[in-house]
Amino acid sequence: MIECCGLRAGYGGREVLRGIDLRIVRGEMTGLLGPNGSGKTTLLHVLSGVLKPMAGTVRIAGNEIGELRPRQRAGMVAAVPQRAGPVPGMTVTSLVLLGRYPYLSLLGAYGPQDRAAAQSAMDETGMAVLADRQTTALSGGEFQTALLARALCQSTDILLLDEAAANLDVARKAAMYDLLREKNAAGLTVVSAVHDLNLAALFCDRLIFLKNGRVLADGPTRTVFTRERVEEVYETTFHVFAHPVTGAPQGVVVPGHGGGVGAGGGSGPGRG
Ligand SMILES: Nc1ncnc2c1ncn2[C@@H]1O[C@H](COP(=O)(O)OP(=O)(O)OP(=O)(O)O)[C@@H](O)[C@H]1O
Repeated sequence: MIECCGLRAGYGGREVLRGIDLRIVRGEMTGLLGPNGSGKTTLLHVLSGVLKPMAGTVRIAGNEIGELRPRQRAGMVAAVPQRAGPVPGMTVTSLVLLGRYPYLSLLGAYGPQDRAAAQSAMDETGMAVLADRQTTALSGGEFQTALLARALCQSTDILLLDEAAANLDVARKAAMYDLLREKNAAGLTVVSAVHDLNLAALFCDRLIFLKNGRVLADGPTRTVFTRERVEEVYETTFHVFAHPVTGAPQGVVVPGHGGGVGAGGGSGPGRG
């Protein structure tokens, strides 16, 4: 479904991703983890077609990503970005309807099917009560949820999320991931960049740890989430234990052993 081979990508000639080989099969729910600056967003940008690789290949459902037209790509991959601003004059409904872009006719008018998809996405995400609210008048968490509704409204087989739950309270985070799991069980392939290790371990079957623009570990959650591994990734001391209800690995940092702010696995010059 998603295949990267020898993927190198970056900005202005500076390489951030330094040779990524990945294969994500249909229906997987994958957490993308790693320190600040390790390349998670950059990888998602490449997978959504926003950023062109410097080298290597990226295939989506067997198609070389660079050969897909933007509308074709948008019909296959939806993304919830880490950074997006509310647009003045745009209601939640009009934001969510933007997800229908790949299906619009040349006239660009929304039809009943588009409106039904938007309504369904707003219902599922709990945004229906805010349907007529201006996006500029939403809280941070509400706006993030509206972006998820837009992505679901896009009706794609692949969903990429970049810290989509970062502004949500703990209960809404779990609710968002419950919904993603439901969608995943129905066939949606989900790749979610997330800083919350424990959230990722609770909801994702597979974890990919990036560090310095490379894959440091990749595998089933219960296999790769070990104390040694997370300490290596984040360069700080962890206590790892089993979730008392689900048995999923969970980790908490042990205070006083950090590497200092800005000392993560970034891919800046001189690192890696
Ligand atoms: N538009 C850009 N132009 C130049 N450099 C960039 C740009 N966006 C990101 N970078 C750099 O690329 C590197 C990887 O950034 P990226 O956003 O992919 O990391 P990340 O793992 O998503 O980080 P975070 O966890 O902080 O969101 C960083 O060194 C960052 O400074």
